[in-house]
Amino acid sequence: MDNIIVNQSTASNPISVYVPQIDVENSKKSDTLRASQRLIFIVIVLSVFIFGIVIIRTFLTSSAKNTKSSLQEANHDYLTNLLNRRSFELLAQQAVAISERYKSDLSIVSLDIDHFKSINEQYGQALGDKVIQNVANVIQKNCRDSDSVFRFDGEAFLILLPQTSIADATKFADKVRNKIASAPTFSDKLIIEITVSGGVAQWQKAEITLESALKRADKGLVQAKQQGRDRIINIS
Ligand SMILES: Nc1nc2c(ncn2[C@@H]2O[C@H](COP(=O)(O)OP(=O)(O)OP(=O)(O)O)[C@@H](O)[C@H]2O)c(=O)[nH]1
Repeated sequence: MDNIIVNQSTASNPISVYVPQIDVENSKKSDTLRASQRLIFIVIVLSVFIFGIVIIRTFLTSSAKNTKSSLQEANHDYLTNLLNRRSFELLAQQAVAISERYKSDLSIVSLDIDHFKSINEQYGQALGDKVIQNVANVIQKNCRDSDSVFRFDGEAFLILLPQTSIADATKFADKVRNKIASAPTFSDKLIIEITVSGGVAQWQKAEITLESALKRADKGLVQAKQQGRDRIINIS
C-alpha cells in the first residue's frame, strides 16, 4: 500500500502535501522480474529432477547389465557360450527331479571330437578353438529348446535330453554326428573336416542322480572310440 504523507508548512514554507507517486512502471517491472525468477527456479528444479532421474536410470540399467553379464559368465563356457559344469550340476539335478515327478524319460549324450589333439598340433590352438566353436554351433542348432548343451572344457560336449528315451537319444546323437561330419570348419584356404564319437545312456528311475547315467554314456563313448570313432554307442 502506498502512504500519503502530509507535511505541515511554516510561513516561509507553504503547505505542501506530498503524495508519493505509485510507480506503476516499476511495480510492473518487479512483477515481471519475480515471475521470471519463479520461472527460472521452476526450470532449474525440473532440470535437476529430470537429470536425477536420468542418472538413477542409467545407474540401475548398468547395474542390471552387470548382474546379467556376471550371471552369463558364471553359467556359460567362455569359448562356445554353451552351459558350463556349474550349470550342469544345477540342471542335471533339476532334470532328474522333473523326470521322477512326471515319470518321464531322461537321456544323456556324451560327444567328443575325434583326433582333436592332432588338429591342434597341425593347425594351432586358435584354429582348434574355431573347430570347437563350429561343433558347438552344429550341436546347438540341432537341439530342441528343451535340451541343454554343455561344455566343461576340452573337446567334449554333454547333451541333456528331457522326455527322451535311449532309442530316440541315440537317433538324435547319430543325426548330430552326421551333421558335424558334413559341416567342416573353414579358415582361409583350409577346410578342416572333423568327426565325433558319442555315448548315450538313459537315467533309470531308481537312480537318485544323473551320475550313473553319465558314467554309462562315457562308457559308450570310450567304446565308440575303440571301435574306430565316428560312431554312437548306447549303453542300457
Ligand atoms: N584348441 C583347444 N584345444 C583344447 C581345448 N581343450 C582341450 N584341448 C586339447 O584337446 C586335445 C584332446 O586330445 P585327446 O584327449 O588326446 O583326444 P583326441 O586327440 O581328440 O583323440 P580321441 O578323443 O581319442 O579321438 C588335447 O590336445 C587338448 O590340449 C580348448 O579349449 N581349445
